[in-house]
Amino acid sequence: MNPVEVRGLAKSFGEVRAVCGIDLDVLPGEIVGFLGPNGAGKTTAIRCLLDLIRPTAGTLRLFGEDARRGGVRARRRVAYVPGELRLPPRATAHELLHEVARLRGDCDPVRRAELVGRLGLDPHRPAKTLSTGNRRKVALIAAFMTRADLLILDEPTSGLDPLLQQTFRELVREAKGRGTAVLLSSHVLAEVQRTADRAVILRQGRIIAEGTVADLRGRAAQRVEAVFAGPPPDLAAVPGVTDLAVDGQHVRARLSGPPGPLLAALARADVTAVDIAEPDLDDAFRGLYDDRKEATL
Ligand SMILES: Nc1ncnc2c1ncn2[C@@H]1O[C@H](COP(=O)(O)OP(=O)(O)OP(=O)(O)O)[C@@H](O)[C@H]1O
Repeated sequence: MNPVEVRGLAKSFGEVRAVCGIDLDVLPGEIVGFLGPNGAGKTTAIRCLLDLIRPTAGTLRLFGEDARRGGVRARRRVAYVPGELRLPPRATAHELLHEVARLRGDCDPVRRAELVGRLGLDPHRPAKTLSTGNRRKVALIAAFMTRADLLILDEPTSGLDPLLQQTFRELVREAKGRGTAVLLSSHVLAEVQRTADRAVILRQGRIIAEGTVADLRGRAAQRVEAVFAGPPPDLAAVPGVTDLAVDGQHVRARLSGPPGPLLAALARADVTAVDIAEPDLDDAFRGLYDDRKEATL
């Protein structure tokens, strides 16, 4: 039974088609990055999966159970960190975590204390006095202290400094090591690139690309820079070269597909330096993230 199995999910809010028929699977021990620009429909899909809102169409299953009819049983195996946190203002982090542990019954107090230490949280301050990042820490500790088989994390690192983002990535990898599945929603490509096995890219409610992080990076255009001893050759007609920019003897471009034709063109010219950068997910989806452009993947 897969932790997540979604088929044909659609959700409209009146005229607004937030999610337009998506399929989504998360397997045991798999980290799936759920990516997309603001308003792409990530949170809506997650809220449907957790039965917080009702889908317009589609079937949603958690561990083989219908997310609505069998949802209560299935959700015992899920820990969820929402993107927008509302914590009871007067309760301290310690009290909140204690209450979550009591309600769930699958939390280890030693593990909780370890996480409080690793994330550097002062557990004795009331929630209303905590900064955004510290509130996020409370929610992350509440999720990671459970023995959930599926973590659903919506924009989990917003408000965390780079060091804590690193700790977060370690926690996700450790969870995966224990066989926990993770659905990690984010609009930060670098975060997904560093943690996820697979990424699903949503735009305007539709999946526009999905695959392993390595696959998706492989499809990206590489950034190329070259410096010539004299006037640069015209590279505009070289197959695979786009976004050409010439500044004196310095040329910048993007390269898709095999590098042979460009390397041949460079070798014929008086080139003094060449740099071809390994593409990252950011390169892969630069175009896709721009709602004004047509998707090309
Ligand atoms: N309750 C609602 N009523 C009306 N429209 C909504 C509601 N919730 C979401 N939407 C709309 O649905 C679309 C998808 O929003 P959603 O919050 O799911 O996107 P998202 O990918 O999670 O974005 P973000 O990264 O900004 O959180 C947006 O156009 C949003 O305005």
